[in-house]
Amino acid sequence: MLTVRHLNFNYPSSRPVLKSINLDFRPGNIYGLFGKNGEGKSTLMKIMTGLLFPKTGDCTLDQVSAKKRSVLGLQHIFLVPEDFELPSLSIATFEKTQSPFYPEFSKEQFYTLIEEFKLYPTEVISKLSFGQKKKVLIAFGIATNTKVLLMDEPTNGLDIPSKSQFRKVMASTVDETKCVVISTHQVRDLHSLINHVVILDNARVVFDYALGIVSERLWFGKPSNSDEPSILYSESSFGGKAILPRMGNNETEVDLELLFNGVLSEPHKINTILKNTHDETGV
Ligand SMILES: Nc1ncnc2c1ncn2[C@@H]1O[C@H](COP(=O)(O)OP(=O)(O)OP(=O)(O)O)[C@@H](O)[C@H]1O
Repeated sequence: MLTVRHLNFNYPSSRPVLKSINLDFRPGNIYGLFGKNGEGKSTLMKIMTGLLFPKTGDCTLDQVSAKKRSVLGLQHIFLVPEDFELPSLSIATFEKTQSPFYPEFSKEQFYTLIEEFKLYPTEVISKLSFGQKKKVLIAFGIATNTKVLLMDEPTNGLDIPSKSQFRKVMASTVDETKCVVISTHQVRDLHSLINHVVILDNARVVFDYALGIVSERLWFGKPSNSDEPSILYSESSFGGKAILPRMGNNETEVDLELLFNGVLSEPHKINTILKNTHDETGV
């Protein structure tokens, strides 16, 4: 569906931000896009939506290049950016003026979400708080029903009840025809939603696996003394928790924070274990 091939990018007179990026985003999945500050997550999302142009390589959605910025491509992808400016219009006028661009837009879904987020169609967007504006944009993004929905730090600015509301709403929106890519540092907020992890580091993709493969092949927990030799990564700040090859052990829940730190610290060790499964299963 959404494909990134041989993508290289840098801002004018800056170091390379993205190097040789190859990724495939498939329908029916919610991808978590992770990386330290400044690793290029927002930049990648902007390239996917044609807001920035790669130096070389391309991003295509169902064979339509993002570089073309054609209606044919853009009407099927929506980005909820981290920072945004919204016009000084009422929520209802915003919906009326923006929605015709998206052929699958559901008015009913939009207003149901607006109500769930405790907002009113007559409210003027510029007078809302940052978190409330974000809710308008999230509701609009979901209601576009585009094939690809990109969200950059969607839970930033949301209060605690709204974060769980967001998880609930997202879980019920994704179906087999759509894919969602969420870039976030708030791993705990979105842990239960994500089913595939992509990690960027030093301008490259250093990890790209479905969580199903991760939990099949890796074990997360407190190791016993006899486990010591096989530890792939451990951290005292996680109460001595470690990542080990799963072997015959029971399946454990993937600790995304530990996985992220483990991949940045021991990318080769962790990828080698996962790559073997990948090759064996042909996934
Ligand atoms: N308009 C710009 N001009 C020049 N450099 C930029 C511009 N926008 C971003 N950068 C640089 O590009 C790099 C990647 O930025 P980007 O915002 O994509 O990172 P990020 O992974 O989304 O970061 P964060 O997690 O902090 O949001 C950073 O080094 C940043 O300083």
